[in-house]
This record gives sequence, C-alpha cells and structure tokens, in this order.
Amino acid sequence: MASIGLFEAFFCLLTFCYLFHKITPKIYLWNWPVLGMLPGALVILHRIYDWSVEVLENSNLTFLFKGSWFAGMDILVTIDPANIHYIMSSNFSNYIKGPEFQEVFEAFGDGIINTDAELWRNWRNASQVIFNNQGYQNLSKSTTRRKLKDGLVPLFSQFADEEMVVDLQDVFQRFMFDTTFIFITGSDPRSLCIEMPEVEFAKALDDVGEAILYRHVTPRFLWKLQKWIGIGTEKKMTKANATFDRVSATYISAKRDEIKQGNGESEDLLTCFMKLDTTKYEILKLSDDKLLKDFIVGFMAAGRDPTASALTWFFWILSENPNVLTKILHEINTILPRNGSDQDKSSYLDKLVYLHATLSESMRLYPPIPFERKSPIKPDVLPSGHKVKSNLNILIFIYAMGRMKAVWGEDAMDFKPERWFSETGGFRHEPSYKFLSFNAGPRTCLGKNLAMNLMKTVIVEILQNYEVKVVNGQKIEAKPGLILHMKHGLKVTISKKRSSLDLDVCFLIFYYFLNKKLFDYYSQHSYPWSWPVLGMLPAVLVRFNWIDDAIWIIEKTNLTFLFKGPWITNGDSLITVDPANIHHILSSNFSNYVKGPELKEMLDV
Ligand code: HEM
Repeated sequence: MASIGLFEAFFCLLTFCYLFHKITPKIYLWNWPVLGMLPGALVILHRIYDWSVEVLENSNLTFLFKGSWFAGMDILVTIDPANIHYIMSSNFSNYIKGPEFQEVFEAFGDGIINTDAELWRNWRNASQVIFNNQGYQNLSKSTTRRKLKDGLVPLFSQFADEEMVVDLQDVFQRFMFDTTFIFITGSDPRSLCIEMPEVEFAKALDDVGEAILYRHVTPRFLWKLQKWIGIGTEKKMTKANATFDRVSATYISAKRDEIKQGNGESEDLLTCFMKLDTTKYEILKLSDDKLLKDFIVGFMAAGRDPTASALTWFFWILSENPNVLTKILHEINTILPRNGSDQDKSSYLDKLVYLHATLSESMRLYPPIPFERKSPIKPDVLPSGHKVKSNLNILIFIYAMGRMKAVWGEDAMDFKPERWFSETGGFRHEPSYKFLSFNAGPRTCLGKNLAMNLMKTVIVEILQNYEVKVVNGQKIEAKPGLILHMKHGLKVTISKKRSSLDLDVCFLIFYYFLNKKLFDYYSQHSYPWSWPVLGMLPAVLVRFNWIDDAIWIIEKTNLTFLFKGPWITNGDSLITVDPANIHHILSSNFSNYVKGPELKEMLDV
C-alpha cells in the first residue's frame, strides 16, 4: 500500500510539473525539494535536444542540473570550448570516464570505450598500430567497395525497379553492421538484403543502447532492482550480453583455429589483435577470450552506429538543400575520373573538398554521438570558473555545441557548407574542441579517417547512380539516445539515374537534327550552341564546313571567341586572331605563355 501511495504521489507531482511547465514555458527547470530537477527533465525528455540548445545559450554555455537528493545525480552540462579543451586535452589525466560510467556501459566490459588509465592506453596504442597497418587499411577500402557493389548497389536497383518506399536509416544501419563486422572478423553476416532479416547481434546492440539510455535517466537503485528481478530494458540487456558472449566465442575460437593451422593471413582486426606482440602492452592480455569479446562488442558499436547516423542525416539535409546537392554533383563530375577504376576513385576522394565541407556541416548540426561524459578524479576549477568536486558527472552536450551562436556565430542554426572555407577559398580546419563530432584530445575517434573515406565512397556511389527522394510529409526528429538516430526513420524512394553515356547519345541525336534544321534555316552560318554538359562539342561534330564557320564566327566576335568545351574535360579554348593579343602572347609577355604539360602529353611519341 505504501509503495502505491508513493507512486501516486510521484505521478501527481509529474502531472503537476507537466501542467506547470505548460502554463509557464520557462526554459530553466525547477529544483524541487527531494526530487531536484528530475520531474522537469522527464517532462522535457522528448525535446531534450532543442531544450539543451535554448538553456545553454541562455546560461553562458554551462549549466548545473540538480539531480534528486537520494540518487546524487547532479550533472554539470558544459559546452564552453575553453572547458572542453581543458577537460579533453590540457588536464586530460584528471578527467576520466570513471567507475560509474563503466557500470552503466557494462556491456562494453574492459574494452577501449569503457576503460581509463593504463588499460585504455594499452588498447589505444595497440589499436593505433593496427589501424595504421597497410594491410588493414587495404582491407577496409576493399571491404567498403565490395559491400557497395555486391550489397548496396543491387539493393538500390531493386528498390528502384520495384518503386519501393524504404527506410534509409535501416539500410545504412545494415550496411554499416555488415561492413564493420567484416572489418572485425573477416566474415559477412549479410544483414543487408531485400528480406531485411533480424540479426541477433545487431538487435543485441540496439537493446544495449536502449538499456544504457534508461540507466542514464533512472536512479541507480531502481535499474539495479530491475536487473535483479529481470524486467524491462534490464532483461533485454542481460539477454544481449548472452548473445555477445555466444556469438563472439564462435568467431574467436574459429580465428584461433585458423591461426593455429597457419592460415591466419587475414588482415581483419580480430586476427591482428590475436597476433599482436603483447610483450609491448603490459596489461592487455589478448589471450583472454573475455577481453577479445569486449573488443568485438566495443568496436562493433563504435563503427556501426555513428557512421550510419551520419549518412542518414546527410541524405536528409541534402534533400532539403538542392543547391548544395547541385554543387556536390558538379564537384564529383569535374574531379572524379569518369571511367576510372575503384582505386582511381579512392585516390581522388581527398580532392572532394565541397563534399567534405558538407559532411562536416551536417555532422556539426547532427553529431552522431550527441553527448560525452567525463568525471574529475580530483576537485578542480574549470576555466569558466565552475568548481567541480571529484566524481561529479560532467556532460558535454555535443549536439548543443554545434548550434551555439556564441561559438559558431549568428547563423549557427543555418546549414551552410560554405562556412568551412576561408576567405581565400582554402578549407577551414576547426579545432576539435569546437567541432566535437569526432571527440577531442587523446581520446579522439580512432576511426575518423576511415569513417570519412567510407562515407564519401558511399555518397559518391549513390549520387552518381541514383536519385534519392525523401517521402513528403514525414516527421523528422531526433530520438533521445546515445546515438542521434531519427525517431521515425527516413522514408525514401530511389530511382536510377540514366547513365551519362545514354544522356550524351540522346543529346547528340537530338542536337544533330536540331542543328541541321538551324543550319538549313540560316543557310550558311550560325553561332554554335553551348549545351549543358556537352558544351559546343556537338557543333564541331555536325558542321561539315566548320572551318568556314569558324572564320565567320571570329569575324563576328571581334577576332576573339570562347569555345566552350564539355564540362568533364574542362576543355574551354579561347580562339583569338587579334594582332594585339598575338603580339602580347608571343612576344611582350612571352614568359607567361608556355606550351604546357597537356601539349607535351599529347605529343609524347
Ligand atoms: C561518422 C562516424 C563516426 C563518428 C562521428 C565517431 C565519433 C566518435 C566519438 C565522439 C568518440 C568518443 C566516444 C567516447 O569517448 O565515448 C569515438 C570514439 C571511438 N571511435 Fe568513433 N566515430 C565514428 C566512426 C568510427 C568508426 C568507423 C570506427 C572504427 C571502426 C570508430 C572507432 C572508435 C573507437 C575505437 C573509439 C574509442 C577511442 C578511445 O576511447 O580512445 N569510430 N568516435
């Protein structure tokens, strides 16, 4: 009876808070006796992201959330770049994830995500050696391309043929699940296929994410009790842990056999970790299967979720900004070799700076990991002047950070890839304590380069071959969680782009007839038309007396005429017979006009 009374009282208080909040739409939460700001937090939980932006903007970038008295859940929320630089870099050793974090993120065991101090340093150094290994880098590139060609592309073609509405978020989750699983174990679980099957390990990762979020908003004694009884998200967490143990054990033992039989030539992460010279890492005992399981689970979560989230938000924001899409397509068409091999295409990815800027801008507004937790070992004072006692929870709200006017300027909420370029046109590298999407300091994301290259490869492949149309009328909002997922997914339709060769042929046929008509009409001469994509090239192909034509044009254009070449070849030519120009080029400014490498290449024989 007593517990029912307590529940009723709590329910009444929540209802009161809700109504109170509705009537007085203040952005600050009330600090109630006993319950602190918890009731208000539960009321605004569904719009926690927008609320955090408002409250942090109005509280000079740092805000103290008072938790309930019995749970000791005070949290200092900060996005002050000076504090972040201090916590993540200059006083890094005092700010750890800590034992409470490890308890909440229990599923990641003693892996890199969860640990601090020496064990973390061992993980970090070992992982860095492996990530820098050429063999692993080749494997990650070839895996991405293979999964695209054999997985995503055929699936997109089928979606297009059958005019299906698909959830792009689910597609990217599956693509990243398979790809990361291959990076780690060398095996493809094939979750990305038309049937969209439920995959046990992937579901376990989702359940763990849900349970960890629940542990963040529930007093410790309560979720502990639920775990002990075996109900709710805690039950799912226990089941997920059992799945991780079982599935990982299969792969670990198969890999051990492979290495024992002398077949351990694979470059996947599990093989690399198993073959690592462990004498260099004092406390990283990779002969221990439990540690290897923690590695598999941690890297699966680190690789799959953030990358899939980044790709989903990117395609949505692109659909809202068609002018940005046009610029990206133009960049791809001008820079990437049209019929280049996959290897050629990979080597050009770095040159796609506008695409890089757009991805960065999209992750500024929609950071895949929306917040980060830290805790001081010793009491300290932050650069903002806030005193922190040891073990206080510090929450760095990455989502709000990307939207702060005080950090990004008055247009912080606008989507503007151009902000990533300096006045001189060079790429603007923002410091990581301001652009926090990949974390900052010694714990910066290990997979940053891998993820950026992978996402660019996927985006280029999709944009070159398909049109992705977001279905109108759906509600797009972020789901509160450890990863910035879309709450209702992203429904899209896919259609195939006609290959540019098809387009060229159509254009040529159409142009031939039109030009012939015009030619007949003007009887002798006319200006060549500059067509989209093909420029004035078709005119040269269909005018049989083009030398005559050229003389006529040059005369009409005051002795100088700009011939527009096709877009892909950058082949514009200025044709001039103006004697003043000729004197300038051939004599008075001789040193500035060379034959150039292009001519040299043509005359190579
Ligand atoms: C768009 C994609 C990605 C984003 C935005 C991202 C972001 C982040 C962030 C914010 C952290 C810090 C998390 C924390 O300390 O709690 C992190 C850590 C990490 N990330 Fe990524 N990540 C991405 C992709 C990847 C990929 C593809 C991999 C590898 C397969 C990876 C591997 C890791 C690892 C191992 C850590 C732990 C580093 C450490 O604690 O020393 N990430 N990432």
